Amino acid sequence: MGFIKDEAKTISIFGVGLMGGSLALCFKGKPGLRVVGHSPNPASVNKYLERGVVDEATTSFEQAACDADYIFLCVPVGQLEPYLERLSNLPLKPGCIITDVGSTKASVMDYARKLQFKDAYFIGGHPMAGSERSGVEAASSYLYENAFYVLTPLESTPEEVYGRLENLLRWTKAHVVRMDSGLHDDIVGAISHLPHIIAVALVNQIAAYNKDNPYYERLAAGGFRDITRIASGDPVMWRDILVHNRKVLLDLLKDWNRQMEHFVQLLEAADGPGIEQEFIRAGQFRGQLPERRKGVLTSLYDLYVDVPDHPGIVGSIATQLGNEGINLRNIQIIESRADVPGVLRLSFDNEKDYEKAANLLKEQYTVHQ
Ligand SMILES: NC(=O)c1ccc[n+]([C@@H]2O[C@H](COP(=O)([O-])OP(=O)(O)OC[C@H]3O[C@@H](n4cnc5c(N)ncnc54)[C@H](O)[C@@H]3O)[C@@H](O)[C@H]2O)c1
Ligand SMILES: O=C(O)C(=O)C[C@]1(C(=O)O)C=C[C@@H](O)C=C1
Repeated sequence: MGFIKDEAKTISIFGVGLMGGSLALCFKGKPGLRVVGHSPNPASVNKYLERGVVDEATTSFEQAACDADYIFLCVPVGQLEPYLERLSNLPLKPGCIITDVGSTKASVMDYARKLQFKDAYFIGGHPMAGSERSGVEAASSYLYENAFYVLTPLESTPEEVYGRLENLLRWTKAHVVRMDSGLHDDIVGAISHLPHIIAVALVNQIAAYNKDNPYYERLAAGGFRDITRIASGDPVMWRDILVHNRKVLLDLLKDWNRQMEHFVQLLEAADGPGIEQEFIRAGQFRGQLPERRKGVLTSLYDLYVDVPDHPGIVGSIATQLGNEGINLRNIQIIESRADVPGVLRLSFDNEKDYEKAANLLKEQYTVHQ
């Protein structure tokens, strides 16, 4: 065992939640890698071990840090600076690469630039995969597959060091993209942070109406659920993200207000063609987005099936798929009310199973792909 420990490269993951746990699952059991999980909380350390996501786990910051060849900081964005500060005062292994998975990049890069690491290197990271779920319970070895994984090296990062991290990340099956941290925050602010603000504001607006009339909640169907799923994200994580990207978000919200003002004008003028144009433009852009990109937990290969509301239907579909050797990852009843056909969401791990299931179920049901 001592031999393996000496030869293996140690990856220490600080914060083994959705993102950290998923990284751990990608690296664990791979040749020459040993995965260590860190949490200040002994109960969390036990959980990481019980769930088998790491090889070892510890509450000792120093031990996890000083043993590591690679350090992944997978804690909320607000914790990154204190963690980096602490690391900068430790005798890390020479050549150690420190990276993070935080959803904002400019502030952490500015901070890292000012720190004096002794023969250790910081490279910012942000995998563009995730979900509204959190905790190690939600971790999956598939999370990053085919997702984009942004790296934001410092100007001073040697190419060999960048290449080593890029190489390690091949275990995630993500596509690594190199980007300037400011550009990252502009783009991710627009396609991730702004939508989360909009979803939360929308849910809270409707929740206020619902206090006086619970039919708002009862009638909320697919449209409301689709646009608001992300409003269930972890409040602390999102607090930190929004605060760290506030400058970008303030500009984006000004643009958003202009968009809303435009709709006010269209409605005041009862401008039907104008409204139609907005939907046409939006549909065109949305239509060109990559479909079913694997790696995002909630949109693996998902099929939607309209089913009659009668007992045993879920079991019967699962059996049908099983008989054909189709591997079903998850099955969820989205809508099911008396006398109304229900909708089942079936999730698959790969395109082959997804296509096979679609062809099979189309013979009997209405299937939406
Ligand atoms: N959830 C996503 O979709 C997503 C996607 C990409 C990047 N990220 C980023 O990944 C990071 C982790 O997010 P996650 O979704 O894995 O969250 P998570 O809640 O699942 O995991 C966070 C981990 O950090 C630990 N932690 C929480 N607060 C802490 C604190 N104050 N001090 C030390 N440890 C603390 C938790 O115990 C947990 O192990 C965040 O920086 C987030 O911005 C999240
Ligand atoms: O799919 C979701 O629920 C997410 O919130 C994932 C998502 C996103 O907005 O796309 C959220 C935060 C990240 O930093 C990266 C990905």
